[in-house]
Parts: sequence; C-alpha cells; structure tokens
Amino acid sequence: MNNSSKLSTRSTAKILSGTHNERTAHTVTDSPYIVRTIDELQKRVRKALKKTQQELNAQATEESPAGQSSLGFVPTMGALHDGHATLIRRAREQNEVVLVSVFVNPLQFGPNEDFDRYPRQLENDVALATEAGADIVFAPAVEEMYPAGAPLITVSSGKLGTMFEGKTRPGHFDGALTVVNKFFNILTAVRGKHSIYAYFGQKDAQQLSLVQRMVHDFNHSVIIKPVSIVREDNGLALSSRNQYLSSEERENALVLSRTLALLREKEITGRISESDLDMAREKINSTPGIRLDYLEVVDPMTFETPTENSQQVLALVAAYVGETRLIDNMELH
Ligand SMILES: Nc1ncnc2c1ncn2[C@@H]1O[C@H](COP(=O)(O)OP(=O)(O)OP(=O)(O)O)[C@@H](O)[C@H]1O
Ligand SMILES: CC(C)(CO)[C@@H](O)C(=O)[O-]
Ligand code: BAL
Repeated sequence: MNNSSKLSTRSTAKILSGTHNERTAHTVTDSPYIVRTIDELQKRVRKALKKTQQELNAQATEESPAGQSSLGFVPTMGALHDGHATLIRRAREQNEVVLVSVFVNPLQFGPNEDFDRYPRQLENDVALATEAGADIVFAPAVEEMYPAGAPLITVSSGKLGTMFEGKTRPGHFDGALTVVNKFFNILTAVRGKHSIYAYFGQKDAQQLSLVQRMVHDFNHSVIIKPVSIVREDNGLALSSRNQYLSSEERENALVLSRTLALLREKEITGRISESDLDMAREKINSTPGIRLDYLEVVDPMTFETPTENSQQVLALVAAYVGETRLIDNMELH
C-alpha cells in the first residue's frame, strides 16, 4: 500500500468515528465567542480586523500614525492548559484580533492512537481561551473541516515527517500539516492587508519546524511565532495528555525533563558522547512504568545529528508513561 492510500484509509475510518465534536456542541452554551463554521469564521475575522483598524485609525496622530491591525492565530486541539494560555496571551500582546481554534483533527491520529479518548472540554476551553485574551474560538465539527470525508489531496511532510514523531506515528505530520494548511488558507482568504501571526509551542519542536518549512515551501502569508515550553514547577512539560496520568505516573514522568536537564548540564561542560546518551536512555528506561521511544540530540533545522555548523542543538525525548505517550525537548545550546 502506498502512503496516500494508507492515509486515506486511516483518515476515513477516523472521520467516520469523529462525532465527538458534534456531541460536545450540544452541551456548550451559546457563547458569543464560539464560531462553528468556516463561513462564519471568515465573516467574524474580516469584521474584527476592520473594526480594530478603524479604532487604530481613530487613535492615530500625526506623530504616531496608525499601523495595520493584525490577527494572532493559536491552533490547538483543545483541553487547554497554561501552555496554551501562554500562546494565547502572547498573541493578545502582539495583535488586535486573537483567534484560537479547538479541533481534534482525526487526520493526524493513527488507527491505534487516542483520537476517541482525547479530552474534549469545550466549555472549559472557551473560558480559558477568553480569559487569556481570545476574541474568537473556532470549534468546527469534523464534517465542517472535511465535508467529503478524508481529503484526497493532502500535505506531504517529506523526509522530516518520517523521523522521530513521524516514525512512531506514520502519517501524523501529513495530517497535522494538512489541517494547518487549511486553517492558513481559510484565514489568508480574508486577511486583506492585515498580517497573520500564528503561534506554535516549542514543545512540539518537530511540528514547529515542519510548519515553518510548509510556510516557506507553500508561500503562505503567515508569520510563525515560536513560544517556549511551559513547564510545571517540577519541570514536567504541560500537555493535554498529562490528564491521562495517575499521580504515580506523573511522578515517574519527571525523569524525562530531568534527564534533558542533565544532558544540558553535560553539554555546558563539554560535548555529549554516545555513551552519555546511552546512560541517559538507560536512566529513563529503568524508571518504573516508563518505556523510552527515543532520546536523541539533533540540529532542529534538519533533525539530523548536529554538525560543527549547527546554530542550535536540541535534545528530544518521547516515552510511554504507562499507556500515555509524552514528548519533551530542551535546547542544549
Ligand atoms: N507546555 C507547552 N508549552 C508551550 N506550548 C505548548 C505546550 N503544550 C502545548 N503547546 C502548544 O500548544 C499548541 C497546541 O497543542 P495541543 O493542543 O496539541 O496541546 P498539547 O498539550 O501539546 O497536547 P498533547 O497532549 O496532545 O501533546 C501546539 O503549538 C503546542 O506546541
Ligand atoms: C497544530 C495542531 C492544532 C493541528 O491539529 C496540532 O497538531 C496541535 O495541537 O499541536
Ligand atoms: N500537539 C501534538 C498533537 C498531537 O499529538 O496529535
């Protein structure tokens, strides 16, 4: 089976079972912030940009002429936490209009992944998003995004999309980029002269890198704004999937960020050797209930082994904590 037929099979299966957003829709109050359709979204964004532009123009003086109002866009899968809130707050600081999307995209889940059990809590999400500064929350049903079922034409994430996360989750990045591509097209269609800034967390470092590549390769008129990882005080990277962890698993999961921090200390005092990495892998694997997927040091431009010319070096980790798969990373220099 070639890649595209594999993707369309898994996508169709997921889309047929993708009724959760619909179900959630009935329980959410008619919040003025929530938009359900692409058409309504485009109208609201266009109107909000126009209105904020008029406000900027009204405040303008000869010494300080009006700039263009801009749209800050934060794409999410919901189950929002303080990591998302940080992205939204950043978008609020930097833009006149802030849009958050909440969409559990079936296309980026494999057949044995957690699409069905992924937490859906739209009411809480709207409260958190608006508290953090969102003007509009776009929460479409699966059928709104994929009215004809799995799309025939999808984004291919290339070699980078088959490494690390893409190796364990085949098709994941094609699915994620396909929906991000759709969001960008929907929004750029109504942006006029206004800029769009899209906020992505560095927790999903490979996704961020792929989105940046897609913007470049597809000439999207969207500026990508990376946001640093938000952690609990104990170092655990915030993640919607942390909700799956028992208190014991939460404690065990700390080995991930602690191991990354140890590697960072090692990097400060010299280069990390293969045996340092092996010891770090062993430390994670010997923690009760944890099974390492990968721990590697890469150049985040390529996700290949860093070279002397690498501007940045990133340590990446993915591991199963019980049944829950978590990812984390840390910049070493
Ligand atoms: N701890 C965090 N710090 C910074 N950004 C984050 C953090 N967690 C998520 N994000 C960012 O929020 C955006 C939406 O991510 P998503 O809704 O998948 O949340 P998540 O917590 O990563 O969920 P999951 O448990 O599925 O990994 C992405 O750009 C992601 O990188
Ligand atoms: C970017 C994204 C919203 C696309 O579904 C998702 O991959 C995520 O939440 O990181
Ligand atoms: N933030 C990653 C989305 C996913 O795991 O599908």
